[in-house]
This record gives sequence, C-alpha cells and structure tokens, in this order.
Amino acid sequence: MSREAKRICDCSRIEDEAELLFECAELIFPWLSPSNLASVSSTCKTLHQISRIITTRRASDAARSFEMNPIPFINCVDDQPYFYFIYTRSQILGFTGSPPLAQQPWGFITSPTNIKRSLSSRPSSDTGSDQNPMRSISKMLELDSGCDCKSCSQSHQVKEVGESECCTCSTIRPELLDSSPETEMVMTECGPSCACGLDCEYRSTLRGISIRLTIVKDRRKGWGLHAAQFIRHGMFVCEYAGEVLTTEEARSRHQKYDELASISQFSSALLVVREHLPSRKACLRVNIDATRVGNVARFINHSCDGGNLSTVLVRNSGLLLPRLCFFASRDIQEGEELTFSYGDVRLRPNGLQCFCSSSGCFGVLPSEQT
Ligand SMILES: C[S@@+](CC[C@H](N)C(=O)[O-])C[C@H]1O[C@@H](n2cnc3c(N)ncnc32)[C@H](O)[C@@H]1O
Repeated sequence: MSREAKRICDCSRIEDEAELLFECAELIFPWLSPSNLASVSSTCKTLHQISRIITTRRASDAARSFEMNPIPFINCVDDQPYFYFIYTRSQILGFTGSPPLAQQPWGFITSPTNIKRSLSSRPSSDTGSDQNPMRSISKMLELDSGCDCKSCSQSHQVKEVGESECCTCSTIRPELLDSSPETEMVMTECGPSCACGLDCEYRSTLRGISIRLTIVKDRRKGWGLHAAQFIRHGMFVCEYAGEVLTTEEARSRHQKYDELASISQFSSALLVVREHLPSRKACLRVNIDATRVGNVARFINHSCDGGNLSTVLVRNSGLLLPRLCFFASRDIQEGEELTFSYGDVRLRPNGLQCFCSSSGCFGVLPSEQT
C-alpha cells in the first residue's frame, strides 16, 4: 500500500472510531449526573465537547420535553448551568430512604428520535407499569367513577334551562380564588374516568403546564420560577408534583434535610398539605417531597405577603388523593417571579433568612411542620 493510501486509510479509521465514540457517548451521557458527566468530560476533547452539548440541552429545558413548552434555566449569578433532579409530571409513590429511581436520561444530543426512543424505555412517571418504580399515584389509586357528560360546560348551560342533569364534577372555579396562606382552597374537577375528553373545561389541571415559564437563579434565594408570559388572574400554573410520603418518612427526611441545610447550601422542597373540614380541623394530610423527584414547582420560592399564587387542593373525580395545584391569585406580568407563602412565620420560624423583599417581610422563612 502506498504511503498516501495508508494515510487515507488511517484517517478514515480515526473518523469511524470518533463516530463510534460519539454514538456511544450520545446514548450513555444523558444518564449521567453532573459530577459524573464532569469527570468523564475531562478525559478527552471529544467527550468534553459532547458533555458540553448535553449540558446546554439540559439547561434549555428543565422539563425534558415532558411539558408543552421548554422551561429553560437562566443563570447570571454563577457558573451552575442547571439544577439536577428527576422530573415527574404528577405525584408518584415515595420510598423509604434513597429512591431506586436515581437516574433518568436528560439532554439527548440528537432529538427528537433519540428522545422518543429513550422515552419508550425510560422510567416514566406516567406509564403506571408494575415493574416501574416511578409509578404515578393517580394511576394506582384510580377509582372507576366519573361523569357521563359529553361536554361538561354544555351540561351546565343545559341545566340552566332545566333540560338535563348538570355535570357534578366541577365546583369552585379558580377565578374565584384568592391567596390563602394557611388553609388551601379545595376544588373538584373531572378525572380520568369521566366520559368527557382531555380538552374538557373542567380538567384544567390534568393537562400539564401550558404557560411559558423560566427558572432564574437569584444570588440569595437560589433558583426561582418566573413567568415568561402574561398570566391572567385565575389561570392554572402548575401542580406541585413529587414523591408522596408517609408521615413517618416525611419526618425522617425533614430531619435529614435540616441537617444538610445547616452544613451546606442544600435547599429542600418538602410540603405538607392538609385538607380541612368546615370546622377548620385537618382531616387529611398529604406529604409531597419534590426535593429529588418533582416538577418545576419545586423552584417556587416563598413570599411573606402571600405572593402571586394561590395553593388549591384539586380533587379529580375517580382519584383518591387530592393534588396540590397553583393558580394565579392576580394578573402576573411577564418576567415576574412566581411565589406563594410557605406558611405563617410567626407560628413556625426556622431561622433561615428570608429575601422575599415584600414590604411586610418578616426576615425569616417559615419552616415546614412535619
Ligand atoms: C422549595 S425550594 C425553592 C427553590 C430553591 N430556591 C432552589 O434553588 O432549589 C425552598 C428553598 O428555597 C430557598 N428560599 C425560598 N424562598 C426564599 C426566600 N424568600 N428567601 C430566601 N430563600 C428562599 C430556601 O433555601 C428554601 O429552603
């Protein structure tokens, strides 16, 4: 073989190897945590380039294509491009100790075919498959009951002229709700077993996040969720999705998170939701931990004045557990940070400094009572 032919042969072998390396990395890298990605990336130039592309893709959508619009991270205060967590659109069953669902691919280079391929094999939050540890609670605790309406809003109108039965699924509309820091409002909507379709007016909270949002880093509060469009008073913003825990597990995690927060910049996202009887006595308690597994609601920061979101417990026909949902408690302008009150600081201060900058700021964050 001539020297020139050998050179061409070597070049094409190197190209083939690089392509193979790229293909392998493309499959494996999205599964890596940021620290593993960083260590692999330091081994050679090609892997460094691939990991940079993965990082950019992760920063461009916290919701990993699970929601209607991408929800990007924006950070002008330090060099952390994104926050790493496992995404779920709905409540999932929590585990004692560390969850076995520690990995989820995030940041494929060649979307969308690759993403589709991975979605069909990924630990989905919505499949409800029995081998899957990330089982959606709603799928597990679904009762076969619901309305028979073909169109629920029409049923309401028909009822007014006395011709037919009214849809019984929907009660309070979100437009009527105002911010209530201590007691969540409760509303009911249609559910998976109802005869109406997904576009039913009374399923606003089951369709996922449809408004445009961004996650912006603040020097003092960390990441925060912001409106990337005008949000009208009463509009559904998002559900607070995460692991649903027993009270015992919630207490144990709370203690662990407090210890971590005292020695590092760790921020937890464990919420306790209580449904109240008309007497105001709590009758149901749901512990939702979005610290490691959740959706973008985990980035919503506290505001002492109640913020611009109402927390509403939504009961969907046929679903056993209520879901905690956020609605705009007033008109919200594009760019505004979305906040709500974590609770009454006078009843439960926890010593962390509050930077909500509202005029009535108490200076201290309320703690979660687990
Ligand atoms: C549910 S997380 C919210 C997202 C969080 N900022 C992050 O970067 O992951 C709650 C944590 O955010 C921080 N935080 C929320 N509201 C705050 C406020 N008004 N002032 C200071 N820190 C706040 C606290 O560290 C709190 O423990």
